Amino acid sequence: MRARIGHIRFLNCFPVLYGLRALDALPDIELVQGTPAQLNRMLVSRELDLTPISSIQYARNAEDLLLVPGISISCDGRVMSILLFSKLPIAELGGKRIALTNVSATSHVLLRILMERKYKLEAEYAVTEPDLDFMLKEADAALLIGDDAMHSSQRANGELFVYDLGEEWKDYTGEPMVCAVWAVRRDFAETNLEEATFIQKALVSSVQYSLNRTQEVAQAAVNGSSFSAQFLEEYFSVLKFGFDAKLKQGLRRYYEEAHSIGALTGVPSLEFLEV
Ligand SMILES: C=C(O[C@@H]1C=C(C(=O)O)C=C[C@H]1O)C(=O)O
Repeated sequence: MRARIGHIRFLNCFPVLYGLRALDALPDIELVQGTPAQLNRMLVSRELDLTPISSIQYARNAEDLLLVPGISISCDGRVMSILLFSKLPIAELGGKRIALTNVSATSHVLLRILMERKYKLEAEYAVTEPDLDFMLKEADAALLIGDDAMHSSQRANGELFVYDLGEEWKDYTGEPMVCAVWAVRRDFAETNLEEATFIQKALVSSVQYSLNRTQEVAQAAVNGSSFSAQFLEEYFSVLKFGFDAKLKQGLRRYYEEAHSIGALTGVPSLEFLEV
């Protein structure tokens, strides 16, 4: 069977795509591009077999999924693209309205963890289109991720309080944050182990290829984006694309915190595709 593979339509996944193309590592495979929220839904509804998804989505469906080893989208401190834009200092957001981008899942829970556990605040949350001006018409703060967050941060300069949730998480827990994981459906992996293993190796070697030449990759990513090569190179070096023991520990901590605020019914064990 030919795997149906997803791809996040954000700059954070550009290094994966760049490497795949340069190495022709998955010949003849067309990637299904989408936002994290779209890919989250498509993997669970069996429209995809293997795709990057929000890390919280693995926890919610761990009985049907396996993690793909060696690859994630993570940060250890600053992430640059998971940002809370607020009219007030975060410590004054108790009881206020916060708009959440509808393309995300991990960051919704991350923000609630920080609000409830770090700042001891309850707020009112509403999921909306990721448009900063629209969001701030109705709300006191807005959570954006990915390219939307980076575009808005270039504009919001000085007018709003801007919080980087990778930094906030590191400050609260001391841990890195795993924002997205690649997951494969267990039923697909059982019957197509060889293909799943081949894809895993292609993904990992493609990321490695790009990390060995971040300047070149940033230059290529400038095309069609409104960011400078320098900004993108910084972004690609802030993001962590591996999945080592420290990141696994950070992910477990995130799931425990999510469970403690009632965003997960249990803490799943991290089960990986065996390659
Ligand atoms: C760092 C990021 O990682 C991601 C955040 C996700 C989420 O919040 O659900 C999902 C996939 C990744 O795109 C980002 O998008 O800015």
